[in-house]
Amino acid sequence: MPNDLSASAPLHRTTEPRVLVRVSDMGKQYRQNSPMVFENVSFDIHQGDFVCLIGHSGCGKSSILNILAGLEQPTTGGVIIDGREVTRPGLDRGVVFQGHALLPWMTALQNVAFAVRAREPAASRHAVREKAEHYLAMVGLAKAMHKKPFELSGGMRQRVGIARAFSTQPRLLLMDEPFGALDALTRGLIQEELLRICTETRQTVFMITHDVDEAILLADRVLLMSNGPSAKLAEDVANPLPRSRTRERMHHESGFYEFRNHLVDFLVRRSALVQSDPNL
Ligand SMILES: Nc1ncnc2c1ncn2[C@@H]1O[C@H](COP(=O)(O)OP(=O)(O)OP(=O)(O)O)[C@@H](O)[C@H]1O
Repeated sequence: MPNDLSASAPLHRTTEPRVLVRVSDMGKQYRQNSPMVFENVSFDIHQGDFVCLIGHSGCGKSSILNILAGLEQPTTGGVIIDGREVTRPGLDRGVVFQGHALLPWMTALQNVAFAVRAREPAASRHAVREKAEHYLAMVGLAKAMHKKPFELSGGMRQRVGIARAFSTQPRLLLMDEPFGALDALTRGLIQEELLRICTETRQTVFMITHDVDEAILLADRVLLMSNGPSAKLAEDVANPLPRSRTRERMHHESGFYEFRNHLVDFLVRRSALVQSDPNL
C-alpha cells in the first residue's frame, strides 16, 4: 500500500499537475501552556485533486480546514494557495459545513444568487439568476429552487449548500463532514453527484470525513492523522481505484479491500501508535 509523504501526486497520472495548495509545517495551539493540537503538518494539493482527511475526534481536522478557509490562524507554519498566503477568508475558497448554514428567510435560489452576487457584484440580475439556476440544476434541485430551507429535506438543504459553494467557482472547495447528518441513502446519492460534478468541473476539494467508504469513493488521496494531542499527518495514501468508481461497483475493483483494510487498520490500531513509533 502506498505510504509516501513526499510524493503526493495520485496514481494514474502521466504528467505532474500544478500544486494549488501548499501546507507547510503547520501546527496549532489554542492556548498558551496547552499542548499543540497538531504539529508539523505538511502536504500539497494539486489542481483537480479530491483529498480527504481522516482521523479520530479531536486530532484537529476541523482546525486544519478552518485554517485553510482563513477562519483560524496557524500557530506555526502556514498555507499558500495559488501563490498567496492565506490570512483571511476569501471567495477563492468555498466552504460547506455539516450544518447547511443557509439563510432561512431566502429561497434556495436566493441563497445561491446571494453568493453569486458576492462573487460578481457587477453582473446583471439576469446573469446572476441564470448562474444560480444553473448550479441548483446541477445538484438536482431545478424544481425546488423557490422553496425556503424549512420546506426542504436535510439532503436537499445540503445540496443547496453545495450548489452555493460551487456557484462562486472557488479554486478550492472545503468540506467539513458535509454529509454527516444525512441518512445513508441520501448520503450515497449526493456523494456520487458530488464526484460527477467534481470530475466534470475539475474542482479541487479538501474534505473531512469519518467514513472510510466515503473517502474511498470520493478521494484521489487520503490523508491520515494520528491521534491528538500533538497529532501528526501520519500517512498520505493514493487511492488505487480509478476515478470512474461508483458505490455499486467499487467493491469489485481490484485493490478495494486492501485499500479499505489499510485505512481501517490505521484508525483502529496505527493511529494510536504513531506517537511512539512513526514507522508503524
Ligand atoms: N476555537 C477553539 N478554541 C479552543 N480550543 C479549540 C478550538 N477549536 C478546537 N479546539 C480544540 O482543538 C482540538 C481539536 O479540535 P478539532 O475540532 O479541530 O478536531 P477534529 O479532529 O475536527 O474533531 P471532530 O472529529 O470531533 O470534529 C479539540 O481538543 C478542541 O477542543
